[in-house]
Amino acid sequence: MVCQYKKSVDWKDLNERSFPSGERVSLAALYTEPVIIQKNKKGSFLNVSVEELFSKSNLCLYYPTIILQGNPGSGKSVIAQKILLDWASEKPYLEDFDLTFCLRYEEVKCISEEMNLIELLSWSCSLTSSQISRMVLNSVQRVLLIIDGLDEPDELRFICDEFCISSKFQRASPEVIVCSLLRQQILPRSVLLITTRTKFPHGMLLEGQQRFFRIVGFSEKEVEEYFHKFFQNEELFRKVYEFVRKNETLITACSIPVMCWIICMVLRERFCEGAHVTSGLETTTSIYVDFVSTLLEHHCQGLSQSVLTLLRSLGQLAERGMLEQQVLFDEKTVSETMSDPFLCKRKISQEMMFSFMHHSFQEFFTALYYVLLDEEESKRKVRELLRTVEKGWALSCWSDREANLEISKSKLLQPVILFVCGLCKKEWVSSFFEKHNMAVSVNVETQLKEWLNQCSQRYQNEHMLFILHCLYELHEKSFTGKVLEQLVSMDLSNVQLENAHRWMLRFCFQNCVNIGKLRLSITCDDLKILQSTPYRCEELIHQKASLKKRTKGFCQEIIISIKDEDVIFPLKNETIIVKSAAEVFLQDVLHSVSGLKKVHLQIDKFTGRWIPTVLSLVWTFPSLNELGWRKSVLLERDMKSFTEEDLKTMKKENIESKSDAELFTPECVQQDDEDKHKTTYRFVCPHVGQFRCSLTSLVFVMEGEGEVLYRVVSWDPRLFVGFDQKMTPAGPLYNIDCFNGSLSKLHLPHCEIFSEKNKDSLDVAHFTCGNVEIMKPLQVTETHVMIDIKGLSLYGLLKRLIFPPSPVAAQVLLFLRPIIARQRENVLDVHLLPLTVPLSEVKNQHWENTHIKTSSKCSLTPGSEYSLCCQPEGCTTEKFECDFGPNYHPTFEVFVNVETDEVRLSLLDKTEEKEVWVPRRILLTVINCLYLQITSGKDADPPAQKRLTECEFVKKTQR
Ligand SMILES: Nc1ncnc2c1ncn2[C@@H]1O[C@H](COP(=O)(O)OP(=O)(O)OP(=O)(O)O)[C@@H](O)[C@H]1O
Repeated sequence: MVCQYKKSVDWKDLNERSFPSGERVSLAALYTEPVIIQKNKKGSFLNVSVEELFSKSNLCLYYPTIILQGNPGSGKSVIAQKILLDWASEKPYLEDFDLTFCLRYEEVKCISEEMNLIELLSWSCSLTSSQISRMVLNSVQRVLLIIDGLDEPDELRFICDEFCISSKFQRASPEVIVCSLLRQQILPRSVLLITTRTKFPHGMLLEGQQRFFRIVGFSEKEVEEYFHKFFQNEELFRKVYEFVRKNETLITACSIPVMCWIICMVLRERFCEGAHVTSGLETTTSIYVDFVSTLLEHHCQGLSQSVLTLLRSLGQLAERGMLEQQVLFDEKTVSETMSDPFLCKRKISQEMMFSFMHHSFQEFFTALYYVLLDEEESKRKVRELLRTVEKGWALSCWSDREANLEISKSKLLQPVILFVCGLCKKEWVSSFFEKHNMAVSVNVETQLKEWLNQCSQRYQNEHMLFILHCLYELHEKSFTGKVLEQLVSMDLSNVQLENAHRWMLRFCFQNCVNIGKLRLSITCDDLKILQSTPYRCEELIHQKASLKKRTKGFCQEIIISIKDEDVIFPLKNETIIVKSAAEVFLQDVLHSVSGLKKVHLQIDKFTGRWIPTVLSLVWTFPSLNELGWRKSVLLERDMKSFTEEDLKTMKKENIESKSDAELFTPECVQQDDEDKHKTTYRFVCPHVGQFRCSLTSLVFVMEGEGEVLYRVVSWDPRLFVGFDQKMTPAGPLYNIDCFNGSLSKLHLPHCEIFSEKNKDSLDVAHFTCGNVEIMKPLQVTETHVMIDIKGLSLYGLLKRLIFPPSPVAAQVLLFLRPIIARQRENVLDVHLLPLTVPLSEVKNQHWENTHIKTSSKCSLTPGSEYSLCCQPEGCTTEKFECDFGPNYHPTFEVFVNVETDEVRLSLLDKTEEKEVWVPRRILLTVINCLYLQITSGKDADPPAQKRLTECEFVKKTQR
């Protein structure tokens, strides 16, 4: 029986679902082993072969559950089938297994009736239930069970929580059977191999040990091998491969196996016909458009309907499937004309089912359908699409079943947005549309751009990579620049960059003159691709250099910090490997930095080994005038190894030209007893110029030396009586005094987010001796309102209330209250405040609390309701009032059990159900230190004592 089963296993099934019928090449002939990696304990990655997935655990002769994760189209199903085939052809690495089955989860989900495990296995292969029953009943049999495409394990979690079965003969829905297999409640001795798209497979609630692998796709070597197999003719292969190798985008796209196949199909037609090789194969969408166009040209001759009708019906089918999370369609839903070449047939349990060649085509056809509808309908569908995706994002910190459904729907639909973006890039898709007399609705482009603009502000970290990807597909330089320019910071350090990301990032950064702060996690190879990018960003590039040698995994963390034109490049160990990373760094990054002035090499000890590096820096950068390591500039005694000439270059004068306001931090003077937690700021101005206060953002334009004293005072509502228009404070009210000098202009910071409508809504109120003067600003910039100073006293911004409230730039500030003995809960105060309220003010007033640093910026609408959601504690709702002090009361109080080290906080706009401050992890460990002191008092051991003295909060209490 087993022999008969082994003989029945082949590529046929997978072939049929991956290629249009009549295709000349098959998967068997094309199979190329992809790159698979495993993270080792030191955090570096090792390449492993398919065979090595099955190496036994060191400690016992036992296989843990194997989890193979990979992006869509990376070849997970192909590997699953390959393993089944290897077992059937009795490859030694699988000889421990008497039986192997492969359950494809997308097919399992289609079964509506209840069955038992034996029936389910029989359904997936050529054996009958009674044959399987006889084999599996024999308990000495070792079974390898592959579950392919468990992409949304969270779905299963809810099923697992409710049902599970414990016998292989018990009937249940197939999903329940899969859950019970994962939990090893049935077939506990079997070994599981699970393939999944999800990066967080922990949701599968697996039992026992697990080992994680990631399928990366093809490296350049495998792409070449694949092309060789595809274009069997040597001459044709050389021609096509050369063309692809020179085209950076195409060769990068080929690292995803499914794209490799599509590109080969497209190029085969072009090169075989000797036709002009298409330019514009730049974005994923343009490659898909070309592919569909090729199929239409070569496989759809003599259509009985127009191409537009065909594409619309395919699109409608694709869309329905996307919304109902369905990838298999029965014969009734698929009309004859639609089927070939766009859909593939597969027989599932006696029934003929259809699917798109790959899920990505279903996403593409959905997008195509949206842009081919008439204007109104198209607008409505795209609006709904964007809303659904954003709703999923907003719910991402919820964990109930309903939220989970929304989240997975949102994840599934995201790629459709990318394709819609790509279809808006008219230059590249126009010939296809023109040829078939079709047009993309203009509205769609405007709609998408508005959405991307908003989202880039709202989701600066979590969904930024997706937004950048959308910008890449849109491929419009000026729009990309505009969107990114408004970004204050972007944190992509959690993202492990893949090939496709690098080109996308390069395109985005090349078109953005100035990104405020950027955090990235990159390798040496990334540096080459990102090229000119790093010097454009002000803050941090986080580089992980890894050696790809298999035997010697190595990962050294290097931090390069780039601010203005200063580069800080710390190296932890002075090893050869690090030096080679340093060389790569020098070659690839510093060369792209023009006018480099300072370099700090953060090396532990400066020895002669560093001299060549230092000299090469000095020679390469004539503009360099400071070179140092750690915090000190090169010391004379260390310089004796340099020639006079070198020293001269190194000691060049530092000429700095500064046109912007000089930043200063004022002295904070506590006020008298009554108001002792209110601060007066003192600035002693050294010379004529513009000076910006780092705490309040006020800018003083000074005519010469002098002393400026200023503080925040309260707005008195009576002051507004008698105004002909309704006015409201739009910033803190400052009492400003200047002694022994002259202050000629004042720039007050504002928090308005301007639109065409509210552009002129700001005025400045000047209060003196009980009188109010309303002053028209000299100029209003994105951040400040400038006025001429007449006399000193109280100045504050006012806003005319002509329009309904619009969002203002705001901040979320977090403070932990001190904990007292036996208290079982921490109290976290959350303040929602306009961005112009100085943090120093709030800190001073709540001096007894510990400020928890987090990225605090967001935009909030005065008068609107917001829900603060704290995981695991729950949500509360409050109204956001534009409070400009000087008294600041917390908007929310969150009570958290002292045992909890970390919470996840997010802020949701109650009316629009949108996240305005995406979830952040908040660590409560400072307070835990204090808790230790209270419970164990003086008995705390020395390390604990040390931690306690370091704890900022404890210092305050001691004081
Ligand atoms: N190792 C491989 N050798 C040759 N071709 C491959 C290989 N892996 C994938 N392909 C090509 O890519 C296509 C998609 O692969 P596959 O269906 O295995 O991806 P997947 O990771 O399971 O994707 P998804 O998560 O979207 O289901 C295949 O139909 C095949 O054409």
